[in-house]
Order: sequence, then C-alpha cells, then structure tokens
Amino acid sequence: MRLTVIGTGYLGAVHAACMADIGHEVLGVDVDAHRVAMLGEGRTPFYEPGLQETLAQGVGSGRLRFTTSLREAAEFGDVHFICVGTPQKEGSHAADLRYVDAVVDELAPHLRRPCLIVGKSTVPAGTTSRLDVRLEALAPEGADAEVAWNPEFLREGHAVEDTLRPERIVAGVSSPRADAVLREVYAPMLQAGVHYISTDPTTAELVKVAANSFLATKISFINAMAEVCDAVGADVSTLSEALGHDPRIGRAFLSAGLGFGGGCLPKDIRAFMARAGELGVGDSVAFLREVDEINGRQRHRTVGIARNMVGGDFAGRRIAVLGATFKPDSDDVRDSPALAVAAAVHREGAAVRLYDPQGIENARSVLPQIEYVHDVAKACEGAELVLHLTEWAEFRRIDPAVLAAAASEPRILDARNALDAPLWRSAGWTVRALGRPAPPALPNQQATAPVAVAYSSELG
Ligand SMILES: NC(=O)c1ccc[n+]([C@@H]2O[C@H](COP(=O)([O-])OP(=O)(O)OC[C@H]3O[C@@H](n4cnc5c(N)ncnc54)[C@H](O)[C@@H]3O)[C@@H](O)[C@H]2O)c1
Ligand SMILES: O=c1ccn([C@@H]2O[C@H](COP(=O)(O)OP(=O)(O)O[C@H]3O[C@H](CO)[C@@H](O)[C@H](O)[C@H]3O)[C@@H](O)[C@H]2O)c(=O)[nH]1
Repeated sequence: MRLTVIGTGYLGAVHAACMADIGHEVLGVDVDAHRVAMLGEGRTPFYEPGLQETLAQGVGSGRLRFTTSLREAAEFGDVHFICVGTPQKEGSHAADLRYVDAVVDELAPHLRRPCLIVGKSTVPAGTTSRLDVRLEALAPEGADAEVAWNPEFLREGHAVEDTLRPERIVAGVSSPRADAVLREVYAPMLQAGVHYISTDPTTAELVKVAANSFLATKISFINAMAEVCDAVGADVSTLSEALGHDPRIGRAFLSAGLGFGGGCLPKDIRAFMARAGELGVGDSVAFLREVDEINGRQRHRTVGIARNMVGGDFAGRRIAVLGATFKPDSDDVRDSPALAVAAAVHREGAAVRLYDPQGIENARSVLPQIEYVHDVAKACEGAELVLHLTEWAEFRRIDPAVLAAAASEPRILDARNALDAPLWRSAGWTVRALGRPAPPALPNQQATAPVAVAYSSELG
C-alpha cells in the first residue's frame, strides 16, 4: 500500500520506517526541512535503538522517502497517518491541536482520490468527529476521504520493537471500509496474532489517554508508598516486588523513584483532566491531579534528600549528575525529572557536572547553565555528592571502587532505585535511595533523615 506519515518525530519517524519494513511504500512528511533531509539520507535525527538500521534499510530499498510537501503526500497516499505533536497548550492543561488541525487543513484541498486519514497522535476524545467536519468542508468532491483514529502505544527506547510487535492495535473507525483499510495496513501483525480491536473513533481516542492515565497512576501509587516507606523505615523495592507477584497487580510500572516525565504521560493526564472538565465530568478524573502532584513531589523529595546529604546547603557544593533524559535508551529530555533536579540544584548554588550517554546535546539546549562532560568519571571528579537520576544500564555497570577514587566524598543518591546499594556501600560509598531505609549510621556519621518538602510546580 502507499502510505504517508505526516510528522516524523519520535512517533512518526519510527512508524514510517516500520511501515516500510513490513513492505509498504511510505512517504514521510515534515515541515522541518533539516529533519527531512537527514531522514532522506537514512540518518535518524534522534536516538532510538534499532531505528537507524530499519530506516537505512527502508531508504536503501527505495520504499521509504521523505518530503516537506503535503501536496505531494496528497497525490501519493492511499492512507495518511497523522503523527504530529499535540503538546500542552501554553497557560492551560489542554492539548494544543493546532498541528493536527493544520495537517487536515493543508492536506484536504489537495486530495483527489479515495483515501483514509488515520490519526496516531494522542488527542482528546471527540477530535476525530471534529476533524471529519473540517475534512468534509475542505476536501474537493470525489476525494472520498474519511478520518479514523489508531492511537499509538509505543514506548521510547523500545519504539521499533513496539511498532513491529505491538501488544494490540486499536482501530477507531466509522465505516467497514476504514476497518478493512487498517486491517490491510497491519496485515503482517494480524497474521502474527496481534489483538486487533475495532471500535468507534471516540472510544479509540479514549483508550489511549486511559492507558497513559493508568500507567501514570501506577507510578504515582508506588511513589506515594515510597514516601510512606521513608517515613516508617520500610523498603519500597521489596514492597513492589511483593505486590507485583499478585497477577491482578503486576510488577510493571511499580518502580519507585524520581517519577515520570517525557513527552507523553505528564501532558496526557493533564489534557485528559482538561477534556473531562469540558465534558462536565472533571470530578471523574480528579484523582489525576493527585497523580500529577505526587509525581512532581518526587523531584522535590530528591532535591531535599540531596541537600540534606551535603549538610543542608548546596551553595558552593560540587554535584555530579548521572542522567539527563526522562528515561534510559532515549535522548529525549522533554519534561525530564533528571534535568528538573539538576536545574534546581544548580539554582541553589551548586556547581553541577552532568553526564548522560545520549542526552547531552538535547539537555544543553534546554539547560545550558550547567557543565556537561562525556564520561562518568569526569562527571564525578571532585564531586561531593553523585545524583543517579536516569537508570541507564551503563550506570549499573560502574565499578564503585574505581569511582570512589574520583569523587571527593563517596556519597550517592540513587533516585531511581536501580543501583546495587550493598555493592556501593562495600566500596565505601554512603548510599541513599527513595523509599529505602538508610542502614544504621556509624557513630561518626551524620544520619540523613527523611525530609518533608512542600510541593510547588517550580520543578514540574
Ligand atoms: N513519543 C512517543 O513515544 C509517542 C508515543 C505514542 C504517541 N505519541 C503521540 O504522538 C504525537 C507526536 O509525538 P512525538 O513525540 O513524535 O512528537 P515530536 O515533537 O517528536 O514530532 C512531531 C513532528 O511533527 C512535525 N510537524 C509539526 N507540524 C507539522 C505539519 N503541519 N506537517 C508535517 N509535520 C509537522 C514536527 O516538525 C515534528 O517533527 C503526540 O500526540 C504524542 O502524544 C508519542
Ligand atoms: O515503574 C516505572 C515506569 C516508568 N517510570 C517513568 O515513567 C516515564 C515514562 O516511561 P515510559 O512509559 O516507559 O515511557 P514513554 O516512552 O513515555 O511511554 C509512555 O507514553 C507513550 C506515549 O503516549 C505511550 O505510547 C507508552 O505506551 C507509554 O508507556 C519515564 O520517565 C520513566 O522513568 C517510572 O518512574 N517508574
């Protein structure tokens, strides 16, 4: 089939490359000419494991091309996937749909033959119906176009695998024809036994925001438990493990720590609250406000514990930060909890040196005030405290004995509960984590008491 993928960011570039991989002819479209040029040469504009190979293969095969022209896209495609951003509106929590609307407005007048426009971006419930009206008004007669919604569930860092082998495909369609087209697009996945759920577009839109709301809720639940663990001296990691063995609960998304960030969960739960408010059911999802607040509080708790570890004041302290991205295996720093903490520590007067395996370039563009270095040892040289803020595998492989020699004080706060604390302690490190009791202080050591920190949106 001839597909276009409009918007070639973290979602669209992967979707385009994977659709070519399963045999479709694909035209990727973006307003960013630099990005289009890079992709056209088979080079990825961001870090995503496996994407480089898949993209290069697609481009090399001739099945995958890129353009900036929506007119060319309209002439080429049987199916047009919308993958543009739906960020949080400035000054409000609602989703900003201007990019989605612009795609329909620009594409529609050029449509000359039957086609299906399929939204993949995350949008508020009701968007498809609204776009259908827009399309009807703008498309020339004979275009015979309609809109469907097919939300995407890929995770950054696993995006290629998630796209090629999804757990489910949700097709929000208004006609048997649209359903047949989507079944044809995803035929290889359906043959492999992937669940295909065909429903109306509004339900499909809602599945996506409900899924992200549930995931965010799980994370904030376990982080709330971590706060309780800190207060009572219990261990949240053991708690997660024990809860997770109950199949009704499950272990996934119960890793306590610095909380969720990125270009999806934070904005999606806020947009959902805003949309529910418009629909008159704001109270039904009011719990998401608490989910958001618990999440923001973990950034403050981390800063508070870190401050406590250096004696109550960051001024003039040398702090090493490991991790800038919102999660490992991605270079994405959108709403990154790690960067929010690094920025706060710097604001309080510390000299911050940060290392991240893939995120330095993006981090520097949003937080140029701190120092960036290209390896762990350099970041920790002379540090009085190390903050482990993103759980890259590389950090788990660190030899704490070697690093102890570089640091001026072997003290580490593992805000992702991902390091082997006994190993680090045996190498002479003082280790703190969120929701895990510190071992009893030796007579000459100052204990790091749990800190109560008021929530404000400053770190959000
Ligand atoms: N990032 C993810 O892992 C992921 C997963 C599932 C769903 N989503 C959803 O997918 C959507 C896109 O997210 P993203 O992370 O890829 O965003 P992104 O910012 O990385 O990419 C958006 C791209 O769209 C392009 N664009 C904007 N207006 C355009 C237009 N009129 N025509 C063509 N291109 C245009 C931008 O230049 C950019 O390259 C969002 O709704 C997001 O919530 C993202
Ligand atoms: O137990 C956990 C799991 C995750 N996180 C954090 O949660 C955030 C989001 O992680 P993840 O969901 O893995 O990353 P995303 O790539 O943002 O993926 C989410 O958002 C996408 C965009 O909507 C969806 O497609 C995915 O299904 C959904 O998982 C990150 O900051 C993680 O560090 C935790 O703190 N604890």
